[in-house]
Amino acid sequence: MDHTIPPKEFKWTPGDLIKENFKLGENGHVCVVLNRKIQVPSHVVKLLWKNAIVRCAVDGGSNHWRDFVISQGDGKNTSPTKSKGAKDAEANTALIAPPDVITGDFDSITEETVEFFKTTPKIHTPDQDATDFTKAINVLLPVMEQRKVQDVVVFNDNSGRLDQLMANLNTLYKVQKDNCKVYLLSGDSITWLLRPGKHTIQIPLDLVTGQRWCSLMPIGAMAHNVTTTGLKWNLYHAQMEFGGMVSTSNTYSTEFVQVETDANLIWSMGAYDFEEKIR
Ligand SMILES: Cc1ncc(C[n+]2csc(CCOP(=O)(O)OP(=O)(O)O)c2C)c(N)n1
Ligand SMILES: O=c1ccn([C@@H]2O[C@H](COP(=O)(O)O)[C@@H](O)[C@H]2O)c(=O)[nH]1
Repeated sequence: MDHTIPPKEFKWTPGDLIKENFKLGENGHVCVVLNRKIQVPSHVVKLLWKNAIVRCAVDGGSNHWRDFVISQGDGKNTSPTKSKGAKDAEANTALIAPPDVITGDFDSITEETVEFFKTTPKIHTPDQDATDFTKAINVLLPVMEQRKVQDVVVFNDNSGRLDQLMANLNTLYKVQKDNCKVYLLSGDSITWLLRPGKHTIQIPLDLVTGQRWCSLMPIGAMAHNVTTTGLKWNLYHAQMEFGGMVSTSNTYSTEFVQVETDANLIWSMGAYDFEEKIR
């Protein structure tokens, strides 16, 4: 008799984040803004933000959210006594919801931003043994559990500090559990953690035909047994580790990619259409 426990199965539809519903999960998603300039296409940001059930800006992320709101100015407010920036800010504050909460150790939020979001509750998370991002997720988790929300959409960017980038990936590992899926959205990519199990990722067709890049990275520990289908360069019961096999610059052979892994892997894929612009 075969006593092997079948692998956990996970299904992923990144198209929901990029171009289709801009809504995740049965009970919706939460949005988090980190301390980097927002490079995700603005229509994607606005729709994901609008559809979020909770919106959180993390410390300096609130400065970037303020900049984003102002940059979306449509000049609807025509008061002659105010500067264009102030008018746009007012118009967009009405159009784009402010964060529901701002968290952090507050070493980066500016006084101007505090004033701009003066009605938004601020939760101080002073612990210096965890990043503001990890602490923000920990603030959000009880609300997510209560509202049966599993998905967290994070506006970050892969530019900036390498240590913060690594810490952001570490947060994906730290908060992994069945009822929490965290996606990092940057200027041209989406990144999340594949836990041990069998994953089916439905790739938007234009990314398949456009042969956009994707990658599987064994960060932190070796994976002893990784098998994939649907990629151009597949793995078969392969061992992956830093210093050995790391699957970068891969791409798709079909719409459905399957990854079966015995250890955590970071999946990152190109998204959006403006790779040329930021090259
Ligand atoms: C071994 C160890 N190394 C480094 C730190 C320092 N440290 C880790 S997380 C953290 C908070 C970082 O805060 P965050 O707001 O995420 O980033 P910041 O922009 O303030 O650097 C600090 C200070 C520590 N507590 N322990
Ligand atoms: O270069 C960076 C800097 C920061 N982050 C993320 O933003 C939060 C908040 O940062 P603060 O500097 O405290 O405002 C931080 O925890 C990181 O997750 C980043 O990704 N890249």
